[in-house]
Amino acid sequence: MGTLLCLQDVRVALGDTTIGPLTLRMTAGERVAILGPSGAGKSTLLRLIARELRPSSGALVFEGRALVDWSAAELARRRAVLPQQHGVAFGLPVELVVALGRVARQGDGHQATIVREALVQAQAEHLLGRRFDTLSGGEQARVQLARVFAQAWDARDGLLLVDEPVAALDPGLSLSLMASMSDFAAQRGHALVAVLHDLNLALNHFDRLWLMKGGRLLADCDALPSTLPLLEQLYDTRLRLLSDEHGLAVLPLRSTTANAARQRERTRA
Ligand SMILES: Nc1ncnc2c1ncn2[C@@H]1O[C@H](COP(=O)(O)OP(=O)(O)OP(=O)(O)O)[C@@H](O)[C@H]1O
Repeated sequence: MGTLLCLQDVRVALGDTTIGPLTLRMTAGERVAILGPSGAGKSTLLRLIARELRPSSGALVFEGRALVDWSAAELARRRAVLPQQHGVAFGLPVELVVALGRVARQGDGHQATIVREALVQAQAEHLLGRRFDTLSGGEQARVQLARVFAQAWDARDGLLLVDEPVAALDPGLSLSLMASMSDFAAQRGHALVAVLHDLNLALNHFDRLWLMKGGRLLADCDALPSTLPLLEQLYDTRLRLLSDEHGLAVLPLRSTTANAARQRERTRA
């Protein structure tokens, strides 16, 4: 498969914090989960790829062209972004929030159909006609996901960038929406990059993991059970892996730092 995106020695300075250097590559249609503890730099990496942040040094190349050289309209037709916080102001109707995903498409005669189908794909069609600011957190998350679906609806081989897309959802909905996102991307050949805190979703729905810790890349590895030791190192936590015909499940057991502290106390006693 051809290269879709490259990061070459990318660094960004944010106040006193530096994220990077990051050298990464992903292929067309690949699904990558960005994992790491809070403050590790996951959203920053996603925002760099989305071109919401400019790197202090290094280069990003998207579809063989420097990311800085893409016009905003061209980029909007090739990649869609679901940020961690999505402040939509005032009382916009749900259909208008979803239609915001279509602004880069001029002369679009199918907008109403696409908006409705995108809401169906995000399991949010029952919210048509509601005001966005009256929705619950989980309902707002689904409408925002529908906006991303609407934006990428008729594109092919593009890129979806989503930051904690199912964080506000109950376990059943979070699983089915993750599957829906995965199917949507696969049907259109879109690559998917998601910031996640849920290891089970990462291991069951993604091809590859970018593990971020302290602003740096700890590892770039396949999403396989064999990554467990790296995941334990990432979160300083012992993990147990369960596996059956339905997939993999990871259970956090105990912080390794807490273990070490407890052992030191026992030795002193
Ligand atoms: N504009 C900014 N100015 C100063 N520091 C920033 C800025 N944006 C992010 N940071 C810092 O950079 C680090 C990485 O932030 P980032 O949001 O990428 O973390 P994260 O891994 O996504 O965390 P979380 O899982 O908590 O969302 C954090 O320490 C954060 O406080």
